[in-house]
Amino acid sequence: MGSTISRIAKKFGLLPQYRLRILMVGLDASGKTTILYKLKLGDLLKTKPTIGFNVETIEYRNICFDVWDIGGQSKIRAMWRHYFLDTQGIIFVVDSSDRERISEARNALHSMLSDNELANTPVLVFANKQDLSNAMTPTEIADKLGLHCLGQRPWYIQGTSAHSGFGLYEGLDWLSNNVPCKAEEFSYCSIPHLFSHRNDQNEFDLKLIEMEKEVVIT
Ligand SMILES: Nc1nc2c(ncn2[C@@H]2O[C@H](COP(=O)(O)OP(=O)(O)OP(=O)(O)O)[C@@H](O)[C@H]2O)c(=O)[nH]1
Ligand SMILES: [Mg+2]
Repeated sequence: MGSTISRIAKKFGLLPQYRLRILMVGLDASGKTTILYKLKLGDLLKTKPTIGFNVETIEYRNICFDVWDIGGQSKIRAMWRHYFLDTQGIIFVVDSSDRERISEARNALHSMLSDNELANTPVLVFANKQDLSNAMTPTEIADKLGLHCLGQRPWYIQGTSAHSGFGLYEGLDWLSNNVPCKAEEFSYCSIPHLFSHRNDQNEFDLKLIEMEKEVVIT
């Protein structure tokens, strides 16, 4: 039965789809919200400091990334841990031009990663604002953040510019290859949004069974 559904899904160009819960954090003004809406809308938005969070689903390849963008001001950082539960991947955003605050960024990163809830959670660092002439390189930032001390935890640093979009999808590619997907996060998805939620699985299976009656598979 399962393989028949797979064959019908394939015939109709339906892809297996996964959902991932991604937490995006970093110091204030590093560019998190700009990144979120560049990925979501393809546009550059005028942002205000985030007091609280923004959340958007970004569909890329066969994955729905539920991205939680949490404000980075120092008073809000104490709240980050309220979002750790069930987080499958972290995007840590750094302003590559801000040499004065790179050690503050390092402390924020290591303090967050010391939480048991995030043990072994893969970390993608966006070395953002690479379009600025005084930007540090990703290699320099990796050293200054102490990424080489992260042990077995999967990590990767990607140079990005939220303004141009440079590097953002390369980062999502890395996440999609390094965040383990669990069986229950798998569902068939035909038209984006229509069947992408786990609760719609039964409805979608029923539709596939109806299609199975009508279709002769070659
Ligand atoms: N030059 C340049 N500026 C950027 C880039 N990304 C973001 N910015 C600018 O940086 C400023 C802060 O961006 P936000 O996206 O609001 O930063 P944030 O990390 O969400 O900040 P908080 O919500 O306070 O945590 C804005 O003026 C953005 O236009 C980038 O890649 N290059
Ligand atoms: Mg913001």
